Amino acid sequence: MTEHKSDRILIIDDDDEIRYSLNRVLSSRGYEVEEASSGEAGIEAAKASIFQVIFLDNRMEGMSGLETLQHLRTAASESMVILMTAFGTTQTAIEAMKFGAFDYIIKPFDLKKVLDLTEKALQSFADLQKSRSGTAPLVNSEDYQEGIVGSSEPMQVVFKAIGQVATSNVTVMVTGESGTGKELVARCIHQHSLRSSKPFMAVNCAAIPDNLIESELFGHEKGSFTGATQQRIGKFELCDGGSLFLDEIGDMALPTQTKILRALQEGEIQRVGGEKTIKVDVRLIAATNRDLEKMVEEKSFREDLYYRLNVMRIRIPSLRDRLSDVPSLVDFMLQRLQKDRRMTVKRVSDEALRVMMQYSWPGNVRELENTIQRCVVIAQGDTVLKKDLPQEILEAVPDALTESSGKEGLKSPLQKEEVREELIGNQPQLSTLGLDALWDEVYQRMREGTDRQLLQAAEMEITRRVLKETGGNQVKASTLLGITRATLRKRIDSYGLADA
Ligand SMILES: Nc1ncnc2c1ncn2[C@@H]1O[C@H](COP(=O)(O)OP(=O)(O)OP(=O)(O)O)[C@@H](O)[C@H]1O
Repeated sequence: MTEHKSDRILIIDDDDEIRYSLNRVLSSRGYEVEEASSGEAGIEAAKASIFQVIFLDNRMEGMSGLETLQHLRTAASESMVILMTAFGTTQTAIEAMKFGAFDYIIKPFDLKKVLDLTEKALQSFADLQKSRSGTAPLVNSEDYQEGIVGSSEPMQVVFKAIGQVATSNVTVMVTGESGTGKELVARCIHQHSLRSSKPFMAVNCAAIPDNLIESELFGHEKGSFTGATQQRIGKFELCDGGSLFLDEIGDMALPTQTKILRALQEGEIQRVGGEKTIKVDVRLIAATNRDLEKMVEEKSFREDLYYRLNVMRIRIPSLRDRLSDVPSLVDFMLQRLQKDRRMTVKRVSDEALRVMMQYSWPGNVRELENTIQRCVVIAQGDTVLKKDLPQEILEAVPDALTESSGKEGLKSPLQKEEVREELIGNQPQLSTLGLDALWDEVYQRMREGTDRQLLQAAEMEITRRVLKETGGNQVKASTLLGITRATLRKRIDSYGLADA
């Protein structure tokens, strides 16, 4: 066992058990460990003596971990702080890195990870001592609503990188397949930067014809080319002090690349047809899903611009490489849709989610977003079922079309309730129509393994009875069924109930 006599570690956590167990593990490796049971006590301890590494709990009574972290950045600016969080939220990851944490670790701990991370932190501490060059900037904490979802490991790496680059001015290259969230990440970098009060603008270089892109970026003087009837201010000028996101930068023609390079190197531009040199201070965030290295080799992308843009690179993983993020993305999208418009769909059935987690999502998060939007329109009741998923997804996932799905959502009492809700809309008035008994009967038969068309048969029967009961009044019938009139009309058409 290696001895670490001179290495001192502080554990700040209000949970006695966590402190105890961490202390045991670390002490057994020869580290000198001290404990503090609150943020305040931790700050005092850190002021009193030097700790190379500080384990800091994020959620504590009184002063929170992030608050404590900010104080520690002045009280113990050299210590490597490892934030301990209950689960990896985007916010915590970004904020922790932004406030200068060394890293963070998600509870429950993997002990090997704790020890590896401690070693890494100690190494960084030693390196930093050798070349001390100032501390991370202090920025006031704000409760950001990131809008970026992902608790998978690859996304945590992305969030950390955002936190690391945000407050500097370096150019960032964001790479990833189409629809992975490159623009979202660029926005997030801007929001967390010191430029956040200034504009963020996005230009999709692939969507603008070559002859117009320069005017879009740098502006033009009146009369500089046919059609230039007015002077125009370009994005670089409009964005002065802020961040400019250049999407699909690989699609930019070589002459424009040269001008971008000048804007980056000299901080100045010229409007098309203009003589005057205009000073601009713009942070560039570029994105591409093309192989820029290959383009540099083929001389279709300037090598000097490539190096200038590629100071920091953030690679966003494809959705198929982080399928564990699908449930939280779906949940996030449903919540957002619910906020945006009145919508009855609240969840996706387990079986539908299982299919979604086996699909390869070639269009990444954008495709998932479109799928959810489409499903909520199609779904009846408050749950998106497997049958509501687009055919191409069902066909692409092995076994998704087999009839095991006949009992979709019927395996536990809770799911039974969901089916009941879907069928009779949780409308108390319906019980007066004797539909409870009908529903029980259907449920029983489905449990016995009769195929899923029964669900539709029951739906048809319920709709037919309600229409009969209301004398064909669609307003009353849809209210009773707890569905919209459009859904009712769809049912009437598909079940041929017009004369019911
Ligand atoms: N992690 C995420 N959490 C929530 N929404 C996301 C996430 N990633 C992407 N999205 C959503 O998916 C859509 C596509 O994202 P975005 O436009 O940022 O992708 P992109 O990589 O820039 O695409 P393209 O390369 O086609 O321009 C957007 O509506 C965005 O809000």
